[in-house]
Parts: sequence; structure tokens; C-alpha cells
Amino acid sequence: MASPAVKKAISEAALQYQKPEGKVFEYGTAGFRMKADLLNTVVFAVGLLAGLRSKKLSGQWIGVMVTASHNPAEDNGVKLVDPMGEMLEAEWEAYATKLANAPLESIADVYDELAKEIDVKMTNPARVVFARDTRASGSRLVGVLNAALTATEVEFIDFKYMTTPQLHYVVRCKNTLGTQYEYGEPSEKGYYEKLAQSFQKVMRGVKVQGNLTVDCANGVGGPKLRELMKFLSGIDIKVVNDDVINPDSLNFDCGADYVKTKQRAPPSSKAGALDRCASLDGDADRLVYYFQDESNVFRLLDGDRIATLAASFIGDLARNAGIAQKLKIGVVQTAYANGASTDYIEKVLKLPIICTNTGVKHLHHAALRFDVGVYFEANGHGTVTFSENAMKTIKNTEPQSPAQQHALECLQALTDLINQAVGDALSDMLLVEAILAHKGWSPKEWLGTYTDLPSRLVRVEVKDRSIFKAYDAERKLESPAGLQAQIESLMSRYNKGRSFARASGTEDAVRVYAEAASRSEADDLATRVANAVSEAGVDAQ
Ligand SMILES: CC(=O)N[C@H]1[C@@H](OP(=O)(O)O)O[C@H](CO)[C@@H](O)[C@@H]1O
Ligand SMILES: [Mg+2]
Repeated sequence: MASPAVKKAISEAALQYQKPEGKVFEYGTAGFRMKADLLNTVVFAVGLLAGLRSKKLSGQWIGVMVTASHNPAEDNGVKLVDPMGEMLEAEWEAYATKLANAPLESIADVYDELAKEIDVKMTNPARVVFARDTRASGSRLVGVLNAALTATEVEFIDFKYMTTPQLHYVVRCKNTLGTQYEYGEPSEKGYYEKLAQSFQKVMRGVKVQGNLTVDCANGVGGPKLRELMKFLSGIDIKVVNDDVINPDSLNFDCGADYVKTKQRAPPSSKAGALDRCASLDGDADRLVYYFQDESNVFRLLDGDRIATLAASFIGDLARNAGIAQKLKIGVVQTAYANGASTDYIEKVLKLPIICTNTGVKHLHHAALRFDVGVYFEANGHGTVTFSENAMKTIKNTEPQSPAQQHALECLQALTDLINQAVGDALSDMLLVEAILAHKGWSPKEWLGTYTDLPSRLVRVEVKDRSIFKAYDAERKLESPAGLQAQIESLMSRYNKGRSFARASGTEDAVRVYAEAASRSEADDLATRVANAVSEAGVDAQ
């Protein structure tokens, strides 16, 4: 039970805020996310829950990140980070939703009841670290968080501005400090040093060709990449779109989401033909690459491409290190992965694939079933996980030749270069640069590994998206009745046609994806399925 003093402090602190009328909050795929002026009471509730989560886990550090990633500048959001740097455990999402919707007058009681329901030992210590992206509303929201943590007597550290993956890194470091799983020094400097040192090791004997232009979405990734560059050597990075002074420039006409959804470079891009370019999103957990080919055609290298590149490289290294038999390497994708990438992984790389629901927590979870789990969403969010068996095998194998030793050392360094806690654009970028250097590839050779099927993503607004219920890793619909059969009949009319529809977890819409052998077929299929979805949405009323 919470002490009367704490309950009183919660009630008093809560009364400074006002709940937006008639708004129901839900902890979704990416935590809570909405217009920033609606978020005060939500952030307050998240602060209360962060303390409870830490107490429940005997005082382990819990993270709170204030960000709305690739959303427009006027939005903001908040999400919780679990002790090993993973997303919040699914069961707790419901508790977050409950607290966020509690009336302010009774929030202290709801907090107390929740503590009892979850069976939290209230005398345990509670520890929280938090950070925010560069949004103007961030400082106000961090003030609210501070008030909730202070009222509940939680020990906390404010890391100010950080990328989302940096906060995940710090959480994992804090909780593994002094154990055999020690992840690194829990500070921003520790993060840069770890990346820079491991990059140098992975790059032994090879050189990065040419330079890389990085579009930072005018978000927190800009200043953080500049900081990282002070620790790096052997790589020439041109930073663009790193304006964090003008608040409206965030994610505006730039960034990974813009490039992936519009399938074009930011209009401000001055890159020439075959120049290597990359874009981060607003909180630097997504990364896509691209270039203009000799005919000035835009070429995208998205999350599927990063996954195939990483899986092929790690597979080669494992073979060269003589440990391929001991490591189960696999790739995790969602239904949005281009069919050509799935084919390439199965037929050329000959690796197993798991397809999961959308949302990185699902992919991350599935990746842990492999010794080396490579997971990426097509939009560029992903990483590689290494099991305990993989870590031990890489560390303890006695090399029988210099080539084997080199492969083992490279693998060892990769386990440090890759942010295993969560998808991290800065870490993924160094990974891609290192692999291209090892393979001696320009983005053109990378693109040449397979040919993407033309695809189209359409957003359909319907009256009630909750009637669209998906199964089979969201590749099929069980309701509304008859719609799946309709989609399948449409698909069968196109060469290599594949299409599915699912309710978005972050927006009030249904997303339709279609791919086919040619651009016109993919577009046509997408339009027809979108129409069918739209009609089914109307019929159901
Ligand atoms: C097609 C697509 O890109 N969907 C995105 C989007 O989810 P939806 O549930 O589709 O709205 O936002 C998620 C959170 O950022 C991200 O994980 C996911 O990949
Ligand atoms: Mg993001």
C-alpha cells in the first residue's frame, strides 16, 4: 500500500493539470502519442507507473522517453523502457492505459489499487532515467514527469536530450553494471566510446570508400551524430538537416519516414549521382539509405535491404570463423517486407525467416529465438540480437588460422557495435558502412543483390477501424466477413500480386499494402483493395 503521505503528494501534484475532455488514451505500438498539448496528464500517469514498474522489479532502472519520433513537430509522446533496454512488457501496457485514463481527483486511489493488483512491494526502491527529443513541448512534459516522480519519491536521473536508442542503451547499462552481462558505461560518452571503439575494430584492414551524407530529420540525431563524429575516425560524414533551433523544421520534408513513404530524397538534397545518402527519423531509431543512379533515378535501400546486408555479412563471418554450425542465424520481418527480399533471404542466403505482427517489440521478441536474430521493419527500424550461446561461442572459440581469428574478432566487435537493446540509426549506420567497406561495395552493388517488387502503401480512412481484425501475422483478415476472399481474388489477377489490409496501431486508419511484378499492376491492385476496404468499412455500419 502507498503511504498516506505519498497519496497526498500525488493528489496535490495531479491537481496542477487538467484532463482533456472526452479523450480516451491508449498505450499503443509506440507508447502514447498525440498533440503535445493533450499530454500532461498522460505523462504524469507514466511517471507514476515507471516508479511502480521499478519497484516491482526490485529497484531496477526503468526508462521514460519523451518523443513522437517521425510525427510532426506539434506532436509528442511518451514510452517506457524495460530494464534490458526492451520495450515495456505487454501486460503493463494495460496498466499504463488504466492510469492514463483515471480521473485526476482519484488518481492516487487508482495508483494504490493498481499497486495492490500487481502486487508491488511498496518498500522497494524505485529508479528511473529519462530523456527527450528536441521538440519544444519536451521541457514542459519533462517537468510533469519530474512532478510525478518527486511525488512518489522515486530516485531519478534526467539525461536531457538523447536519441531514443541512447536512452535504451543507458537503461541496459545501468541494470547490468558490475554483472557478467555488463553492457557499457551508462552515459552518453560511454555510448560514443563503445560505438567508436567497436567500429575501429570491425574496420581493421578495410577502408570506407567516399563519403556519406546523413539527413538528420532536423531532430535530436543531428547534434548527437556530430558528437559521435568527434569519437570516430576513418569515416567522412556530411551532416545535413540538423536544424534543431527552428522547431517547425523537425521531420519537415526530410527524414527517414519522408524518404521511405514518398520514395524520394529530401528536396533539399544536393547529393550527386551514386553519392551514398542516409536519413534518420526524428528520434534516430530508424535508418534508410538511398542514392541517385546514373540516370538520376532515385534508389531506396530500406530496412529490408539493411537486414539482408547484415544477415549475409554475419553469415559469411560465421562460416569464415568456423562456427556456422553452432549458430542459428535467422531473419525476422513483417508483412510489409518486400516479397523480393523474403525470396532472397530464403533462396540465396538460405536463412530461416519469421514473420511477425507490425511493431518492433514483436520482431525483437521473435529475433531472440535465434542465436543471431536479424530484424528490421521495412521502414528502417531494426537491429541484430545475439543469444548467450552466440556470445560465448564467439568469445571462446580457439582460432585455427589467421583468417579464422580475423573473422572471430570481427564478430566480437560487431556484438559491441550493434545496439542489441533496440534498433538504433547511428549504430545501424556504422554497421552498414562497415559491411559495405568489407564487401567493397557501393550502394549500386548493394542494390544489385535483388530487385524489389514495385509496391504501394495506401492509407484508408474508415468509420471504425476496429472491425478490421487480422490474423496470420496480419497477412489476412478474419473480419469484416468476405473481405479476405475479395482481396485474394484481386491478388490472383496480378503477376506476383500480394496484398493485405490491417488496422494501423498508431493512426486512425486502415493500411493497404500491395506489390506485383510491375508498377502499374502494384498500383492497380492497391487501389482495388483500398476500394474494397473502404466499401467494407461503410457496409459494416
Ligand atoms: C507500415 C508501417 O510503417 N507501420 C509503422 C507504424 O505502425 P502502424 O501500426 O502501421 O501504424 O508505426 C509503428 C511505430 O512507429 C511502426 O513500428 C510501424 O512499422
Ligand atoms: Mg523513431
